[in-house]
Amino acid sequence: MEQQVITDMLNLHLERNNLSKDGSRSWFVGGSLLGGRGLFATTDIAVGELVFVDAPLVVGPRTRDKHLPLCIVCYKTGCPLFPCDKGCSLPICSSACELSVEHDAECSLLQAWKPTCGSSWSINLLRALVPIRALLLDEQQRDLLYTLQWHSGPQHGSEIDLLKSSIKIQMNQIEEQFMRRVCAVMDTNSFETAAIVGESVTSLRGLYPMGALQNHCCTPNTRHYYDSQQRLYVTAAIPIKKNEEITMTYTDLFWDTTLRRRHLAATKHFFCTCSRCTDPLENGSLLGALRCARKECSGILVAVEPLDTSTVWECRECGLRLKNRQIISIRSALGSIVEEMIYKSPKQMLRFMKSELSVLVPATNYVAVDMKLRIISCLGRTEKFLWEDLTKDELSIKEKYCRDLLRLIETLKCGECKMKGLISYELYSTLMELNKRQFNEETNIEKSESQVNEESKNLLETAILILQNDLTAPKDLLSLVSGMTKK
Ligand SMILES: C[S@@+](CC[C@H](N)C(=O)[O-])C[C@H]1O[C@@H](n2cnc3c(N)ncnc32)[C@H](O)[C@@H]1O
Repeated sequence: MEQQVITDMLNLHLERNNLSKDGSRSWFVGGSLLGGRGLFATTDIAVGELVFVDAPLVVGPRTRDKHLPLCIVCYKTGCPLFPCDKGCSLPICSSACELSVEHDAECSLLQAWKPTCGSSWSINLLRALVPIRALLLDEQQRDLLYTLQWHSGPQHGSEIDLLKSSIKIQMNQIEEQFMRRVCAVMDTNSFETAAIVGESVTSLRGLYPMGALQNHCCTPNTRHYYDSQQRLYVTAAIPIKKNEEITMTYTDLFWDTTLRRRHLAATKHFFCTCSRCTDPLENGSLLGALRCARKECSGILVAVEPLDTSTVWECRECGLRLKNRQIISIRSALGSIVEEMIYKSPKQMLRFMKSELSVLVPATNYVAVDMKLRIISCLGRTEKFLWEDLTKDELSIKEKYCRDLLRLIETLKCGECKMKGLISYELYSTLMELNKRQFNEETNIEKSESQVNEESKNLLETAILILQNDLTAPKDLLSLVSGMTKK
């Protein structure tokens, strides 16, 4: 019964946003073995097929400092911002934004509360803008919001305390309670969405009612992207069978089990028990594996009972056992070393990878994987490390790391996920650069060219299939796609 009610509400929401598909939808809401309700497939869904499109019920700035400040109308960042002249104390970049219709209602609402920040704009009001915007939802939209899951806890709703401390006229209790509920619903369900502003992308948070019904799996069967109006597109990353649950990931595919489960418990209030989390070898990826503490042993340590947060760890070769608190210390020391490295130049990161990290952890470990990803994204794409600046060795390293990570995606069985599209494109670009240089040197041209071309063609095809509509994809890939479609 409850599932029918929420299905009807979702259909209404999609209709209001012109997103209903004449009754031929490929999802239904059902009870999930994972937790609460979930979305399920009405039919077999092939890889790459669109599962649903959703529009945000409410969208706005994220709350962390690193994502702020921004103009609350056009979402421009890194430009001069001034407080809205009409007295709402939100940051604005131009008169056009200040006078825009979209800003009217929230501006009036805030003016009535009399912000106390004087002649500057207020970071506290900016942080609370999403729950403030939710006050403008109509009854039907509020009903839908109230059906979405939320968790209580002191970490949810601090935006409202900050908002209250920044206004003279206090809001009424019903408004406050509703906004606190919005904060909790956002923390459980919101997506990191994006606005394209000129050449750059601003990260925002959005509440997508359909997306909010998707449960988490550490090897999800979908990937998603957004269009310029922040609509969410969910497509199949691996084949989904009729009646199978449609899942997504709330964490990072390349994190190890300990990290993923800790993050999910802290932010989404559950301990994941999926097959990847249950397997000490994580589908054979060995992302969490550590080197054996015995000097003379070349084995690796893995968790004996990965679902038990106080599990002992055991060396697969010599049987040495370490207590969980010893593992916590090793991981925390590793964390500090890596934290320092991520602010260094790609050259320093590379040196660290080769000389230090390889001694500390096995090559499969999540820390090594994270460093590889950082190095890949710097080489060829950052100042002083553009393609033409790279040495042949650096290009070869980038090629190797891309291949390692594509193999990891295969091992994890993550299918045609976004990460596969991104790394395929990086490998394609690296091979093109290597090939260009080889061509200039005029050695072994014929053989290597034909080999590289076949592989490059496949990599580019994969990247395009996965990323062609994704506004956050590398700009050079999107220009390539738009060039192809114009021809
Ligand atoms: C975005 S909601 C997903 C839909 C939710 N199950 C519902 O009934 O509305 C996220 C919440 O669902 C639950 N959940 C999602 N994935 C889960 C999983 N793999 N295992 C256990 N609980 C999960 C958790 O309570 C989580 O905070």
